[in-house]
Amino acid sequence: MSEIVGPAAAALASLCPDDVIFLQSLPKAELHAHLNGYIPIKTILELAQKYSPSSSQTTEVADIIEKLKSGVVLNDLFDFFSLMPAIYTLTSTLEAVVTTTCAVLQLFLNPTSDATESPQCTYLELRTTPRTTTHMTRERYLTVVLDEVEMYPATRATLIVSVDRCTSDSDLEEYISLALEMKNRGRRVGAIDVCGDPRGGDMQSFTQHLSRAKGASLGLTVHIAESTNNTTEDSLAFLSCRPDRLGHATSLSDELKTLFFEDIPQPGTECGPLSEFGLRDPLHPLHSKFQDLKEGYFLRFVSDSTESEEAKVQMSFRADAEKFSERAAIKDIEEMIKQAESPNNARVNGQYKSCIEICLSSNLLCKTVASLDAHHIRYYLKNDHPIAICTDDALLFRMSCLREYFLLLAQPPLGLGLSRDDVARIAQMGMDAAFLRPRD
Ligand SMILES: CNc1ncnc2c1ncn2[C@@H]1O[C@H](COP(=O)(O)O)[C@@H](O)[C@H]1O
Repeated sequence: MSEIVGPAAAALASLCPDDVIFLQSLPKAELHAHLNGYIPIKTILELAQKYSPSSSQTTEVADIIEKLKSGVVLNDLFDFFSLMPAIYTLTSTLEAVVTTTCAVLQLFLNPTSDATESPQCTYLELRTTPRTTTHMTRERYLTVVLDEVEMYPATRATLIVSVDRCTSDSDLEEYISLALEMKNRGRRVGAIDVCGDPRGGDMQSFTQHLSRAKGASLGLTVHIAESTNNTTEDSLAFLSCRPDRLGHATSLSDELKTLFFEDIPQPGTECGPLSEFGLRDPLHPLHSKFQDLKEGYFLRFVSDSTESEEAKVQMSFRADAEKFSERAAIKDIEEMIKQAESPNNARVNGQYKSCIEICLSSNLLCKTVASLDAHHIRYYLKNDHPIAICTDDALLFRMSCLREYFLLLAQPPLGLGLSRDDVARIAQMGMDAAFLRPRD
């Protein structure tokens, strides 16, 4: 296995050999792995040697390969996306797709060649976007990837079809039709994923297509709130489709977590209308959202007012501003709840427990989370919400399933300091959240 770097290296150094043996022995599921983010560097170098580039692409590809060899340092999540085009340049033929898929599957599912380490994981859900190039159609791409996946038994590997957030309406329709067609032909397609740069696309327009996929019994997982660039509307659009799993959910607001995942009394039921629902109470789960909105409306009321500066400090003016801002804030929250509670939306009997795909190292290295201590995994553990520990893009983050588990067991600040029982329970949650895996 490659040299161990990043947060897991320090975590490993703090563990005893017995801990490592314990972690190795746990059945683990890898549910969030992007094919082209996982190609072993050795395979990339082999592809680069065979590659006969046009001169305009040579420098770019050579630069990226240098970065990959020496270990990429990302300033933020968006640095990550700039690396993908070079990788795609190297994997634009069917032959390269077969080579890379085979290498990635082996990396996860085979024991190391010297047999010193057991397979990284028991079960893998590999995800990829069927690409069309001058050498292949999307259907050919998907077929050859599935051929490789299906070399392993169904208890070990499944494919997820990823679609990028920037995909056009007609392409999205094509991806979903293709995935369904393959599934109906008995091919091992488990689900649809939505991924890509969080700044791109309009997810409202995706919902009808995603609901079609779900309605036709494909699983659904989405990269949701991966960065602070994702808005509440963006997350609500996804949540309205009731994804089975949520990728990252890094910046999912406390309000949405409360609305979707926690048991709170419904407006208009036990507690009466929302205005008397206790939003002024600091203990109310939506209190801080209410306060923020109110403050914003108050400032806007004051700055928009044509009254003189003298009048603006009068009690009667302040009282009007207060009343206006409170009403406006309540209206916004009512709207939020209405969306969350619409028949099309996610709550099931007051609870929606969609498994969260947690990518600890990816979040730390892409700097979407400041530290393990601040990681949202703590919220989900505290609330007994299902999670799966995943790796995301190991080529860049130099991670493996096992290394992510080091971070669970190591003591703070190097890790989360969880007990062995908790770590075993988390590993089982991952296995339970698989889309297609038949029971052994
Ligand atoms: C850092 N975390 C991430 N967040 C969001 N989208 C990601 C991603 N890592 C990869 N992708 C997205 O997955 C697709 C790659 O599929 P392949 O394997 O090329 O088939 C691309 O759309 C890429 O942007």
